[in-house]
Amino acid sequence: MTNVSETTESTPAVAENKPSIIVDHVRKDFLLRKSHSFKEAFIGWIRGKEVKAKKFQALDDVSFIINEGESVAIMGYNGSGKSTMLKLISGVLEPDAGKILIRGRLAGLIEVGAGFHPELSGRENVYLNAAILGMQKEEIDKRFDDIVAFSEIEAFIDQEVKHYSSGMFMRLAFSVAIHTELDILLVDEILSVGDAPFKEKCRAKIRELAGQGKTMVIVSHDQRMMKELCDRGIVIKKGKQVYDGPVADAIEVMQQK
Ligand SMILES: Nc1ncnc2c1ncn2[C@@H]1O[C@H](COP(=O)(O)OP(=O)(O)OP(=O)(O)O)[C@@H](O)[C@H]1O
Repeated sequence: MTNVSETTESTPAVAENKPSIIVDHVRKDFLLRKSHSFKEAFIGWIRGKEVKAKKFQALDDVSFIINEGESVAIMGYNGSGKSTMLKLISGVLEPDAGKILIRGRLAGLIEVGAGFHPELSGRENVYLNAAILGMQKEEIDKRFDDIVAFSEIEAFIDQEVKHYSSGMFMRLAFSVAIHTELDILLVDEILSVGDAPFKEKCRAKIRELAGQGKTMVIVSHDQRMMKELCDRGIVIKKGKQVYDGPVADAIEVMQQK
């Protein structure tokens, strides 16, 4: 990933809008493996044949610019490539073609709990994850109580997270991410996991962060939430970007066959 500041000179049209995220002609391929029995694989290996895999284009020539302070929903049906897009923006995946440019500190609520170590306690995981997200120990010490209070799992904070329910996991991961110093927040379906009161609390927090001028990219199937939190929607169908514009229109486009 490249820092935007190195490249804005070559993109004068967007310079005055202060882009946070530039996605420039991005393609992402995955390999679809054919399943082989151990015997088939062994015979193939003896004969010197490669195990064949078909290439599958999960994202095909996707381009957009998200400016500082914008809240954008990425929408599409199952398997359209939304999460892949977020993983590319977050740097978890690398594009096979094109460029992704990011300006600012980025926190991702993607694959929640992925950075959590099951054998460590909630407390230890808060420190571990906050450090991964770029916080210094003193900073984490200062925010620790707020992080735990937001998650509402005070009584279990010294328990190993392998004993947490998926909701408890998600609460703590969400809480750590939103208490870091961030400019860009990526949110992938996280709000569909929590119970109703926690969901509302998360929505309020996201609204608050948007109000502070943070850049948001949200992947969700919840139309109400997308309308409420985002002004703009980008629709992806089978890996191709088919619409970029006002969120209400994007929802209509998504629903068209
Ligand atoms: N690591 C991977 N290896 C192979 N294929 C993958 C991988 N990750 C995603 N895919 C494929 O890429 C396509 C897009 O997946 P992605 O998770 O981005 O979809 P999505 O739009 O987020 O779907 P959903 O709404 O179901 O979460 C799917 O066909 C999926 O099977």
